[in-house]
Amino acid sequence: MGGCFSSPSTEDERHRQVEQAIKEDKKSWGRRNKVLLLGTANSGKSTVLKQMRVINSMPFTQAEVETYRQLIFGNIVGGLQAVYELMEEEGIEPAEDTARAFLEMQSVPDLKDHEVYPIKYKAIFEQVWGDADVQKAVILGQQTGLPDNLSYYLEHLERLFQPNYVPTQQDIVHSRARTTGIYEIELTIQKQAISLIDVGGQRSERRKWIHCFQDVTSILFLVSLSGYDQTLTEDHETNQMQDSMIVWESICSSPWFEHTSFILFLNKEDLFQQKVTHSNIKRHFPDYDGEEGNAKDGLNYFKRRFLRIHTKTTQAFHSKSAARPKMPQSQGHKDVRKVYPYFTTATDTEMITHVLAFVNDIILLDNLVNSAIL
Ligand SMILES: Nc1nc2c(ncn2[C@@H]2O[C@H](COP(=O)(O)OP(=O)(O)OP(=O)(O)O)[C@@H](O)[C@H]2O)c(=O)[nH]1
Ligand SMILES: [Mg+2]
Repeated sequence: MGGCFSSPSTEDERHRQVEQAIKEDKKSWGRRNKVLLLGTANSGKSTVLKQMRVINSMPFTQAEVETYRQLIFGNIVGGLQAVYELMEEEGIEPAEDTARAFLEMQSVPDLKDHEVYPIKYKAIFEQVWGDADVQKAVILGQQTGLPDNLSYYLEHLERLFQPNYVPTQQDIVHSRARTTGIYEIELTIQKQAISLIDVGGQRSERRKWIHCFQDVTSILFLVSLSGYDQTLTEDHETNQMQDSMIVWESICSSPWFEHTSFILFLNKEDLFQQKVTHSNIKRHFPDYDGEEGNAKDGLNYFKRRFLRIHTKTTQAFHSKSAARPKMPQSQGHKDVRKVYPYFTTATDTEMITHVLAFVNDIILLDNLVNSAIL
Protein backbone atom coordinates (compact mmCIF):
# COMPACT_ATOMS: atom_id res chain seq x y z
CA MET A 1 0.00 0.00 0.00
CA GLY A 2 2.85 2.27 0.87
CA GLY A 3 3.80 2.23 -2.81
CA CYS A 4 0.78 4.47 -3.59
CA PHE A 5 2.45 7.49 -2.07
CA SER A 6 5.83 8.09 -3.57
CA SER A 7 8.04 10.43 -1.65
CA PRO A 8 11.20 11.93 -3.20
CA SER A 9 13.28 9.35 -1.32
CA THR A 10 11.38 6.37 -2.83
CA GLU A 11 11.73 8.03 -6.26
CA ASP A 12 15.47 8.19 -5.70
CA GLU A 13 15.49 4.61 -4.54
CA ARG A 14 13.57 3.48 -7.63
CA HIS A 15 15.95 5.42 -9.85
CA ARG A 16 18.89 3.75 -8.13
CA GLN A 17 17.32 0.32 -8.58
CA VAL A 18 16.70 0.92 -12.29
CA GLU A 19 20.29 2.07 -12.78
CA GLN A 20 21.53 -1.00 -10.92
CA ALA A 21 19.34 -3.27 -13.07
CA ILE A 22 20.72 -1.68 -16.25
CA LYS A 23 24.27 -2.16 -14.95
CA GLU A 24 23.59 -5.85 -14.14
CA ASP A 25 22.02 -6.33 -17.51
CA LYS A 26 25.01 -4.81 -19.27
CA LYS A 27 27.33 -7.01 -17.23
CA SER A 28 25.48 -10.21 -18.09
CA TRP A 29 25.22 -9.12 -21.75
CA GLY A 30 28.99 -8.58 -21.78
CA ARG A 31 29.50 -12.08 -20.46
CA ARG A 32 26.86 -13.66 -22.63
CA ASN A 33 28.07 -16.80 -24.35
CA LYS A 34 28.07 -16.05 -28.04
CA VAL A 35 28.77 -19.00 -30.30
CA LEU A 36 29.17 -18.52 -34.01
CA LEU A 37 28.51 -21.37 -36.44
CA LEU A 38 30.81 -20.96 -39.42
CA GLY A 39 31.77 -23.10 -42.41
CA THR A 40 31.21 -23.34 -46.14
CA ALA A 41 27.83 -24.08 -47.70
CA ASN A 42 26.24 -27.45 -46.97
CA SER A 43 28.71 -28.26 -44.19
CA GLY A 44 25.90 -28.80 -41.65
CA LYS A 45 25.67 -25.52 -39.66
CA SER A 46 21.88 -25.29 -39.68
CA THR A 47 21.66 -29.00 -38.92
CA VAL A 48 23.66 -28.45 -35.73
CA LEU A 49 21.42 -25.51 -34.84
CA LYS A 50 18.35 -27.73 -35.29
CA GLN A 51 19.95 -30.44 -33.16
CA MET A 52 20.67 -27.87 -30.44
CA ARG A 53 16.96 -27.12 -30.40
CA VAL A 54 16.00 -30.79 -30.30
CA ILE A 55 18.48 -31.61 -27.55
CA ASN A 56 17.65 -28.57 -25.43
CA SER A 57 13.88 -29.04 -25.70
CA MET A 58 13.10 -26.01 -27.80
CA PRO A 59 10.31 -27.58 -29.85
CA PHE A 60 9.58 -26.50 -33.39
CA THR A 61 6.36 -24.48 -33.58
CA GLN A 62 3.39 -25.77 -35.57
CA ALA A 63 4.06 -23.18 -38.22
CA GLU A 64 7.70 -24.27 -38.49
CA VAL A 65 6.70 -27.94 -38.73
CA GLU A 66 4.31 -27.10 -41.57
CA THR A 67 7.05 -25.18 -43.36
CA TYR A 68 9.38 -28.18 -43.00
CA ARG A 69 6.63 -30.52 -44.26
CA GLN A 70 6.40 -28.50 -47.47
CA LEU A 71 10.17 -28.15 -47.68
CA ILE A 72 10.68 -31.92 -47.46
CA PHE A 73 8.37 -32.51 -50.43
CA GLY A 74 10.32 -29.87 -52.34
CA ASN A 75 13.64 -31.48 -51.29
CA ILE A 76 12.55 -34.81 -52.80
CA VAL A 77 11.35 -33.29 -56.07
CA GLY A 78 14.43 -31.06 -56.34
CA GLY A 79 16.75 -33.95 -55.52
CA LEU A 80 15.24 -36.24 -58.16
CA GLN A 81 15.33 -33.46 -60.74
CA ALA A 82 19.04 -33.10 -59.96
CA VAL A 83 19.47 -36.85 -60.56
CA TYR A 84 17.78 -36.47 -63.93
CA GLU A 85 20.09 -33.62 -64.95
CA LEU A 86 23.07 -35.67 -63.89
CA MET A 87 21.92 -38.64 -65.98
CA GLU A 88 21.58 -36.35 -68.98
CA GLU A 89 25.09 -34.95 -68.43
CA GLU A 90 26.54 -38.44 -68.04
CA GLY A 91 24.64 -39.78 -71.06
CA ILE A 92 22.73 -42.35 -68.96
CA GLU A 93 19.48 -43.06 -70.78
CA PRO A 94 16.59 -43.81 -68.38
CA ALA A 95 14.20 -46.69 -69.15
CA GLU A 96 10.87 -45.68 -70.73
CA ASP A 97 8.79 -45.79 -67.51
CA THR A 98 11.45 -43.91 -65.59
CA ALA A 99 11.76 -41.29 -68.35
CA ARG A 100 7.97 -40.76 -68.14
CA ALA A 101 8.16 -40.43 -64.36
CA PHE A 102 10.97 -37.87 -64.67
CA LEU A 103 8.84 -35.93 -67.14
CA GLU A 104 5.96 -35.80 -64.63
CA MET A 105 8.36 -34.28 -62.15
CA GLN A 106 9.29 -31.34 -64.36
CA SER A 107 6.21 -29.35 -63.32
CA VAL A 108 5.28 -30.27 -59.77
CA PRO A 109 3.35 -27.41 -58.15
CA ASP A 110 4.45 -26.26 -54.66
CA LEU A 111 2.36 -27.70 -51.84
CA LYS A 112 -0.22 -25.41 -50.30
CA ASP A 113 -0.57 -25.04 -46.52
CA HIS A 114 -1.70 -28.36 -45.01
CA GLU A 115 -2.19 -29.94 -48.44
CA VAL A 116 -1.51 -33.69 -48.24
CA TYR A 117 1.38 -34.91 -50.43
CA PRO A 118 -0.41 -35.68 -53.76
CA ILE A 119 -0.61 -39.47 -53.81
CA LYS A 120 0.17 -39.81 -57.53
CA TYR A 121 3.78 -38.76 -56.82
CA LYS A 122 4.33 -41.72 -54.52
CA ALA A 123 4.30 -44.14 -57.48
CA ILE A 124 6.37 -41.68 -59.53
CA PHE A 125 9.05 -41.38 -56.84
CA GLU A 126 9.07 -45.17 -56.33
CA GLN A 127 9.41 -45.81 -60.06
CA VAL A 128 12.42 -43.51 -60.30
CA TRP A 129 14.11 -44.65 -57.09
CA GLY A 130 13.72 -48.33 -57.94
CA ASP A 131 15.51 -47.94 -61.29
CA ALA A 132 19.02 -49.45 -61.32
CA ASP A 133 20.34 -46.72 -63.66
CA VAL A 134 19.08 -44.05 -61.28
CA GLN A 135 20.95 -45.76 -58.44
CA LYS A 136 24.07 -45.79 -60.63
CA ALA A 137 23.67 -42.04 -61.14
CA VAL A 138 23.15 -41.50 -57.41
CA ILE A 139 26.54 -43.12 -56.70
CA LEU A 140 28.13 -40.92 -59.36
CA GLY A 141 26.30 -37.97 -57.81
CA GLN A 142 28.19 -38.40 -54.57
CA GLN A 143 31.00 -36.59 -56.34
CA THR A 144 28.95 -33.94 -58.05
CA GLY A 145 26.99 -32.99 -54.97
CA LEU A 146 23.50 -34.48 -55.14
CA PRO A 147 21.53 -33.58 -52.00
CA ASP A 148 22.62 -35.73 -49.06
CA ASN A 149 19.09 -36.24 -47.76
CA LEU A 150 17.60 -37.85 -50.88
CA SER A 151 18.00 -41.49 -49.88
CA TYR A 152 16.76 -40.77 -46.34
CA TYR A 153 13.41 -39.44 -47.60
CA LEU A 154 12.99 -41.96 -50.40
CA GLU A 155 13.37 -44.77 -47.91
CA HIS A 156 10.45 -43.35 -45.90
CA LEU A 157 7.91 -42.73 -48.70
CA GLU A 158 5.26 -44.96 -47.12
CA ARG A 159 5.22 -42.79 -44.00
CA LEU A 160 5.59 -39.47 -45.80
CA PHE A 161 2.53 -40.11 -47.97
CA GLN A 162 0.21 -40.86 -45.04
CA PRO A 163 -2.61 -38.26 -45.14
CA ASN A 164 -1.89 -37.26 -41.53
CA TYR A 165 1.89 -37.10 -41.99
CA VAL A 166 3.66 -34.73 -39.61
CA PRO A 167 7.48 -34.51 -39.95
CA THR A 168 9.39 -36.09 -37.09
CA GLN A 169 12.39 -34.35 -35.54
CA GLN A 170 14.64 -36.61 -37.63
CA ASP A 171 12.78 -35.61 -40.82
CA ILE A 172 13.28 -31.96 -39.89
CA VAL A 173 16.97 -32.47 -39.11
CA HIS A 174 17.48 -34.00 -42.58
CA SER A 175 15.68 -31.22 -44.46
CA ARG A 176 17.73 -28.77 -46.46
CA ALA A 177 17.22 -25.05 -47.06
CA ARG A 178 20.19 -22.88 -47.91
CA THR A 179 20.63 -20.21 -45.22
CA THR A 180 20.54 -16.60 -46.32
CA GLY A 181 21.11 -13.89 -43.72
CA ILE A 182 21.86 -14.36 -40.05
CA TYR A 183 19.82 -16.39 -37.55
CA GLU A 184 20.16 -16.37 -33.80
CA ILE A 185 18.64 -18.55 -31.12
CA GLU A 186 18.97 -18.20 -27.37
CA LEU A 187 19.47 -21.32 -25.26
CA THR A 188 19.94 -21.84 -21.57
CA ILE A 189 22.50 -24.48 -20.74
CA GLN A 190 23.58 -25.15 -17.16
CA LYS A 191 21.72 -21.96 -16.22
CA GLN A 192 23.83 -19.92 -18.62
CA ALA A 193 22.46 -18.06 -21.63
CA ILE A 194 24.03 -19.10 -24.90
CA SER A 195 23.34 -17.25 -28.07
CA LEU A 196 23.92 -19.43 -31.12
CA ILE A 197 24.31 -17.72 -34.47
CA ASP A 198 23.88 -19.43 -37.83
CA VAL A 199 24.96 -17.87 -41.11
CA GLY A 200 24.92 -18.87 -44.78
CA GLY A 201 28.06 -20.54 -46.11
CA GLN A 202 27.78 -19.77 -49.80
CA ARG A 203 30.30 -17.26 -51.11
CA SER A 204 27.70 -14.54 -51.54
CA GLU A 205 26.70 -14.99 -47.88
CA ARG A 206 30.19 -14.89 -46.37
CA ARG A 207 30.54 -11.13 -46.62
CA LYS A 208 27.76 -10.86 -44.01
CA TRP A 209 29.74 -12.87 -41.45
CA ILE A 210 31.72 -9.90 -40.19
CA HIS A 211 28.56 -8.39 -38.71
CA CYS A 212 28.64 -11.14 -36.06
CA PHE A 213 32.35 -11.06 -35.19
CA GLN A 214 32.20 -8.88 -32.09
CA ASP A 215 32.37 -10.47 -28.61
CA VAL A 216 32.40 -14.08 -29.79
CA THR A 217 33.00 -16.63 -27.02
CA SER A 218 33.66 -19.63 -29.28
CA ILE A 219 33.53 -20.50 -32.93
CA LEU A 220 32.01 -23.77 -34.01
CA PHE A 221 33.47 -24.38 -37.46
CA LEU A 222 32.03 -27.12 -39.66
CA VAL A 223 33.76 -28.96 -42.47
CA SER A 224 31.99 -31.36 -44.80
CA LEU A 225 34.36 -34.35 -44.86
CA SER A 226 32.49 -35.85 -47.79
CA GLY A 227 33.36 -32.76 -49.84
CA TYR A 228 36.94 -33.93 -50.50
CA ASP A 229 35.96 -35.18 -53.98
CA GLN A 230 33.20 -32.65 -54.67
CA THR A 231 33.15 -29.22 -56.27
CA LEU A 232 31.27 -26.15 -55.05
CA THR A 233 27.72 -25.62 -56.28
CA GLU A 234 28.73 -21.98 -56.78
CA ASP A 235 31.32 -22.63 -59.51
CA HIS A 236 31.51 -26.40 -60.20
CA GLU A 237 35.31 -26.09 -60.27
CA THR A 238 36.67 -25.39 -56.80
CA ASN A 239 37.16 -28.45 -54.59
CA GLN A 240 34.87 -28.18 -51.53
CA MET A 241 37.49 -29.33 -49.04
CA GLN A 242 40.14 -26.93 -50.44
CA ASP A 243 37.62 -24.11 -50.19
CA SER A 244 36.86 -25.07 -46.61
CA MET A 245 40.59 -24.99 -45.75
CA ILE A 246 40.91 -21.51 -47.23
CA VAL A 247 37.93 -20.23 -45.21
CA TRP A 248 39.26 -21.93 -42.04
CA GLU A 249 42.65 -20.26 -42.54
CA SER A 250 41.11 -16.84 -42.99
CA ILE A 251 38.98 -17.26 -39.85
CA CYS A 252 41.95 -18.55 -37.83
CA SER A 253 44.05 -15.58 -39.01
CA SER A 254 41.42 -12.97 -38.28
CA PRO A 255 42.48 -10.52 -35.56
CA TRP A 256 38.91 -10.73 -34.25
CA PHE A 257 39.67 -14.26 -33.09
CA GLU A 258 43.20 -13.94 -31.76
CA HIS A 259 41.99 -15.14 -28.34
CA THR A 260 38.97 -17.21 -29.38
CA SER A 261 38.75 -20.96 -29.02
CA PHE A 262 37.64 -23.05 -31.94
CA ILE A 263 35.48 -26.12 -31.92
CA LEU A 264 36.06 -27.96 -35.17
CA PHE A 265 33.38 -30.36 -36.42
CA LEU A 266 34.82 -32.58 -39.14
CA ASN A 267 31.29 -33.43 -40.20
CA LYS A 268 29.48 -35.92 -42.46
CA GLU A 269 31.68 -38.71 -41.18
CA ASP A 270 28.95 -41.21 -42.19
CA LEU A 271 29.13 -40.15 -45.84
CA PHE A 272 32.92 -40.00 -45.73
CA GLN A 273 33.11 -43.59 -44.43
CA GLN A 274 30.90 -44.75 -47.33
CA LYS A 275 32.63 -42.96 -50.15
CA VAL A 276 36.27 -43.32 -49.16
CA THR A 277 36.19 -47.01 -50.13
CA HIS A 278 35.57 -46.16 -53.79
CA SER A 279 36.82 -42.58 -54.18
CA ASN A 280 40.56 -42.26 -53.72
CA ILE A 281 41.63 -39.27 -51.59
CA LYS A 282 45.00 -39.10 -53.35
CA ARG A 283 43.29 -38.17 -56.62
CA HIS A 284 42.22 -34.89 -55.03
CA PHE A 285 44.96 -34.47 -52.40
CA PRO A 286 48.21 -35.74 -53.94
CA ASP A 287 50.13 -35.46 -50.64
CA TYR A 288 47.76 -37.91 -48.93
CA ASP A 289 50.06 -40.53 -47.42
CA GLY A 290 47.53 -42.93 -45.88
CA GLU A 291 46.34 -46.26 -47.21
CA GLU A 292 43.90 -46.07 -50.12
CA GLY A 293 40.31 -46.76 -49.02
CA ASN A 294 41.21 -46.63 -45.31
CA ALA A 295 38.68 -44.33 -43.60
CA LYS A 296 40.70 -43.96 -40.40
CA ASP A 297 43.79 -42.83 -42.31
CA GLY A 298 41.64 -40.44 -44.32
CA LEU A 299 40.00 -38.93 -41.24
CA ASN A 300 43.34 -38.42 -39.53
CA TYR A 301 44.86 -36.89 -42.64
CA PHE A 302 42.15 -34.20 -42.87
CA LYS A 303 42.22 -33.58 -39.14
CA ARG A 304 45.99 -33.02 -39.35
CA ARG A 305 45.58 -30.59 -42.26
CA PHE A 306 43.07 -28.47 -40.35
CA LEU A 307 45.03 -28.53 -37.10
CA ARG A 308 48.19 -27.53 -38.93
CA ILE A 309 46.46 -24.42 -40.27
CA HIS A 310 45.32 -23.55 -36.74
CA THR A 311 48.82 -24.01 -35.31
CA LYS A 312 50.42 -21.94 -38.06
CA THR A 313 48.04 -19.01 -37.65
CA THR A 314 48.24 -19.16 -33.83
CA GLN A 315 52.06 -19.04 -34.01
CA ALA A 316 51.84 -16.01 -36.30
CA PHE A 317 49.78 -14.22 -33.63
CA HIS A 318 52.30 -15.22 -30.99
CA SER A 319 55.27 -13.81 -32.86
CA LYS A 320 53.36 -10.57 -33.45
CA SER A 321 52.32 -10.25 -29.82
CA ALA A 322 55.85 -11.06 -28.60
CA ALA A 323 57.04 -8.03 -30.51
CA ARG A 324 54.37 -5.83 -28.89
CA PRO A 325 55.08 -4.15 -25.51
CA LYS A 326 53.21 -5.96 -22.69
CA MET A 327 50.21 -4.04 -21.32
CA PRO A 328 49.57 -4.52 -17.58
CA GLN A 329 45.87 -5.29 -18.18
CA SER A 330 46.73 -8.11 -20.57
CA GLN A 331 47.90 -10.20 -17.64
CA GLY A 332 45.87 -13.35 -17.31
CA HIS A 333 44.80 -13.12 -20.94
CA LYS A 334 44.37 -16.43 -22.74
CA ASP A 335 47.77 -16.71 -24.37
CA VAL A 336 47.14 -20.01 -26.05
CA ARG A 337 43.92 -20.24 -27.97
CA LYS A 338 42.70 -23.76 -28.33
CA VAL A 339 41.11 -25.94 -30.95
CA TYR A 340 38.88 -28.88 -30.12
CA PRO A 341 38.39 -31.23 -33.10
CA TYR A 342 35.56 -33.80 -33.37
CA PHE A 343 34.48 -36.19 -36.09
CA THR A 344 30.72 -35.79 -36.31
CA THR A 345 27.58 -36.88 -38.11
CA ALA A 346 25.32 -33.89 -37.52
CA THR A 347 22.15 -35.77 -38.48
CA ASP A 348 22.74 -38.33 -35.71
CA THR A 349 21.01 -36.86 -32.65
CA GLU A 350 22.50 -39.35 -30.21
CA MET A 351 26.05 -38.69 -31.34
CA ILE A 352 25.56 -34.92 -31.37
CA THR A 353 24.09 -35.05 -27.86
CA HIS A 354 27.34 -36.63 -26.62
CA VAL A 355 29.58 -34.23 -28.51
CA LEU A 356 27.59 -31.17 -27.46
CA ALA A 357 27.91 -32.12 -23.81
CA PHE A 358 31.68 -31.58 -24.19
CA VAL A 359 31.19 -28.54 -26.36
CA ASN A 360 28.93 -26.86 -23.78
CA ASP A 361 31.64 -27.27 -21.17
CA ILE A 362 34.23 -25.77 -23.51
CA ILE A 363 32.00 -22.77 -24.25
CA LEU A 364 31.18 -22.12 -20.60
CA LEU A 365 34.82 -22.47 -19.60
CA ASP A 366 35.90 -20.09 -22.35
CA ASN A 367 33.40 -17.59 -21.16
CA LEU A 368 34.70 -17.85 -17.62
CA VAL A 369 38.24 -17.20 -18.81
CA ASN A 370 37.06 -14.27 -20.93
CA SER A 371 35.03 -12.77 -18.06
CA ALA A 372 38.01 -13.03 -15.75
CA ILE A 373 39.85 -10.59 -17.95
CA LEU A 374 36.98 -8.13 -18.56
N1 LIG B 1 24.34 -37.78 -44.03
C1 LIG B 1 24.60 -36.61 -43.44
N2 LIG B 1 23.95 -35.51 -43.84
C2 LIG B 1 24.25 -34.35 -43.21
C3 LIG B 1 25.19 -34.26 -42.16
N3 LIG B 1 25.24 -32.97 -41.75
C4 LIG B 1 24.36 -32.30 -42.49
N4 LIG B 1 23.76 -33.12 -43.38
C5 LIG B 1 22.77 -32.77 -44.40
O1 LIG B 1 23.40 -31.88 -45.29
C6 LIG B 1 22.48 -30.91 -45.77
C7 LIG B 1 23.04 -29.53 -45.57
O2 LIG B 1 23.12 -29.21 -44.21
P1 LIG B 1 22.87 -27.72 -43.67
O3 LIG B 1 22.91 -27.82 -42.19
O4 LIG B 1 21.68 -27.12 -44.31
O5 LIG B 1 24.17 -26.98 -44.21
P2 LIG B 1 24.62 -25.46 -43.94
O6 LIG B 1 26.04 -25.48 -43.54
O7 LIG B 1 23.67 -24.81 -43.00
O8 LIG B 1 24.48 -24.85 -45.39
P3 LIG B 1 24.27 -23.29 -45.80
O9 LIG B 1 23.08 -22.79 -45.05
O10 LIG B 1 24.07 -23.29 -47.28
O11 LIG B 1 25.53 -22.58 -45.43
C8 LIG B 1 21.16 -31.18 -45.03
O12 LIG B 1 20.29 -31.91 -45.85
C9 LIG B 1 21.58 -32.01 -43.84
O13 LIG B 1 20.56 -32.89 -43.40
C10 LIG B 1 25.88 -35.45 -41.77
O14 LIG B 1 26.75 -35.47 -40.89
N5 LIG B 1 25.55 -36.60 -42.45
MG1 LIG C 1 22.38 -23.25 -43.21
